[in-house]
Amino acid sequence: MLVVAIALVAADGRVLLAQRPRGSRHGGLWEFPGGKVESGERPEAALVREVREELGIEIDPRDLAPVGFASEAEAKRHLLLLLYRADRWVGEPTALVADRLAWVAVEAMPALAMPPADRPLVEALARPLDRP
Ligand SMILES: Nc1nc2c([nH]c(=O)n2[C@@H]2O[C@H](COP(=O)(O)OP(=O)(O)OP(=O)(O)O)[C@@H](O)[C@H]2O)c(=O)[nH]1
Repeated sequence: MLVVAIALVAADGRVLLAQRPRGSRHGGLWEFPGGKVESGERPEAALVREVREELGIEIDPRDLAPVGFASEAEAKRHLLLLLYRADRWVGEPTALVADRLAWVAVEAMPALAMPPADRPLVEALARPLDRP
């Protein structure tokens, strides 16, 4: 299963996380907005579609930069999760699907309940910020 996700980075460095609806798989956990890539779909096009559906914002695919990926064995399938980042978008993110949205400092993410695949991605996201 190929999943794409986005770290929307605000001017103050905080990143948008979405809380998965309770009752769904991983319900209540905080994750990067995104979703499954459909058959024959370009990953970047899937991400543009997902943020439109889930957040009501528009992103230019040229503003997507790769951060890293996670490869995680799940019970019945294997998850390959590609994380991109973007500093520019059009519109105000709205919780159209998620229970809640929150702008979170990367340093605060390790304390949040997130899916296991997200842990290495949070580290990858923090890495460039560590540099002086
Ligand atoms: N968008 C997103 N999905 C993630 C992240 N981490 C992670 O493990 N996932 C998993 O990747 C899949 C995302 O696909 P989706 O959001 O379209 O899944 P879904 O609601 O249809 O649920 P389903 O997998 O039970 O069909 C989910 O299984 C989700 O738990 C993340 O940071 N962002």
